[in-house]
Amino acid sequence: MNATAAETRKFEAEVDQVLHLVTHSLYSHKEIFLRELISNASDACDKLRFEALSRPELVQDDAELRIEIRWDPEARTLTVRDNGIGMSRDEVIGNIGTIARSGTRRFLESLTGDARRDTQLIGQFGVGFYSAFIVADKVTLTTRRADAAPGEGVRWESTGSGEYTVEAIEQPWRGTAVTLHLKADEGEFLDGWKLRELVRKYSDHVAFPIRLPKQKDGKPGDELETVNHASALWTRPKAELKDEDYQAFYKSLGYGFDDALAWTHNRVEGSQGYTLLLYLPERPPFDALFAGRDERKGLKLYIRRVFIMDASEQLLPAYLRFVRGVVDSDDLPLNVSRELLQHNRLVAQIRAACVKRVLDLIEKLAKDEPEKFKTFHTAFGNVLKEGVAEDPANRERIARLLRFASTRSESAERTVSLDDYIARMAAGQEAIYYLTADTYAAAKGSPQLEALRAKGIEVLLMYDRIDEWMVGYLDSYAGKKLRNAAKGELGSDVLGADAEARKQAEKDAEGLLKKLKDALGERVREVRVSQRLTESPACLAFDEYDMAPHMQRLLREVGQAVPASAPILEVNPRHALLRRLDAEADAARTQDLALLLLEQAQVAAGAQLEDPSAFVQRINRVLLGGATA
Ligand SMILES: Nc1ncnc2c1ncn2[C@@H]1O[C@H](COP(=O)(O)OP(=O)(O)OP(=O)(O)O)[C@@H](O)[C@H]1O
Repeated sequence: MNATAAETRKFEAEVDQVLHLVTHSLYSHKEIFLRELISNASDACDKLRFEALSRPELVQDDAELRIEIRWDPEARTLTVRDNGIGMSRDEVIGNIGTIARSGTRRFLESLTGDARRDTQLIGQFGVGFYSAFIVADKVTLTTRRADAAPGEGVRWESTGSGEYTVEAIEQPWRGTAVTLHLKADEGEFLDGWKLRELVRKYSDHVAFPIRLPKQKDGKPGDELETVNHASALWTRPKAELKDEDYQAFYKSLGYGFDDALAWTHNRVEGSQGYTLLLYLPERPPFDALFAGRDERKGLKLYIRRVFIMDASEQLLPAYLRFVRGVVDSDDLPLNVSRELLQHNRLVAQIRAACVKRVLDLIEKLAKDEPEKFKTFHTAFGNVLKEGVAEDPANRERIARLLRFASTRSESAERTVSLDDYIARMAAGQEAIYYLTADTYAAAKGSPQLEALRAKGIEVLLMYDRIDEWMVGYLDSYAGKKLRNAAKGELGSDVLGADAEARKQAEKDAEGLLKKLKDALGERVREVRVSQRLTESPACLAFDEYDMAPHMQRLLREVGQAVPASAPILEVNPRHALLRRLDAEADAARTQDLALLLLEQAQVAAGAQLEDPSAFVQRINRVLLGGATA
């Protein structure tokens, strides 16, 4: 390349916004710029080491991958340099001048005026290169790709305000140097001790040596020394590592400022050897954790210390997609491809080990650290529930980790485990009863629970969207059946032994049921005497394979075709309304009352009324005391 003149280009509008946000909201965290630049340098070394596996000539002249930090008190500059992969001109423009990541727009849209929240969001988003502008009023980057000739260097420079320049330069060495021209009041970063401290604090675990000149009389000397530990953290013995080390490494994985909630670190020897270092985050990342089953990220695969790729999808099932960390295998081939990972026996073993270790870790939290477990469950309980359906081999273990609201706990908080429930089941109780609904209030107040409540039988109240689907896969737990309180017939544990009296009550109500059925016609599949009700006049009931009405509504809302099926109406003949209906001679009034019974049962069950305005008119007629008002 022989273009010599510097070309001035404009940042994308979004870069401008990000730059502005980063420099303004992160000032209180300004020292992170060094961590971010070192992290980019380390990534660049990782990438080159990987490429050099198949093209060893790339590193032949300079085999030791490393990072150097130099400062110049006179020029007031600080430079972070690596001999990693480097960038071509197009890559510089593409990576530094634009924001390629698709999450950026969503990120920008999700920002609010609240500065604290913004800081956390930006932290999660990963500020990267632009953090240099927190402390610098000008940044110069020079680079050359590992596979390019010395004449193909690139120089990029910007003051961070709308524009940057790029030009071709001669660069004798490969890799990238980022030079910060420090702002007037950022002199503290021109001190060897300060820089050393920051490297140790934030980047000790970086697997490549980070070297700084020894300081002499307040000035950088000629001799360099390595200041970080320079070995992959997960390869170090557990006994040598402190919580701070694990937390610092977690942050270096690029998920922002939050601490990890918990972690598990294991070395496995045997038919194959590997190391796992797996973390549970404190909370979901701002972006697509829940939408993003298909774009999972967060678990890095290394093979013999060489970073290969993010292999979250291959090494973790979707329901554990919140796990972050590192897997380092001794035995996988270095040239492994994504396709190969899908069908590899060793990978399948590692994946099973990841699942086991993560479930062990969550179980340990549940047992020993209730506060942390609560944090975990609040953040990821609903993701974990997917495992009940997706991982039959671990179904029971996963179910044991779930927590629900219950008629016993009298609060919407999800605190009751299936084991808690079983421990206090009444003698003779046949099943674990639960009810699914749209909201806690709808579940708690559901007429379908009345008989169970009257009997003192606890019911788990499930009101998360995923619950109905999840319990569909949880037929039983610890040998006890799970039973939806709104479905099928209730057992003798609820009804008591007096079958004769029940038969008689049904017989006595035959005329009333027929009257109702005639009035409601096709709107109902069946009208029957309810065993569930003690106080309310009516409720809906379902057969084993019917979908709960709130789910039908949700699915319709997202555009799915749900076959319409008429519900079963259950009534309480002892209720005054039913008695009134029984005695009602006027056909129009009978019709109104019957429809209102059905409609109130539908509303209580979270169903959508077919014709809300007709319902309102009906109510008004009845309130005014006549069917023809
Ligand atoms: N020292 C470097 N050597 C080679 N490429 C680099 C270097 N620094 C930055 N880059 C390139 O520029 C891109 C953008 O860097 P930036 O730090 O803004 O984001 P990131 O590293 O991709 O993500 P994040 O920092 O949020 O984890 C990088 O993905 C990389 O391709």
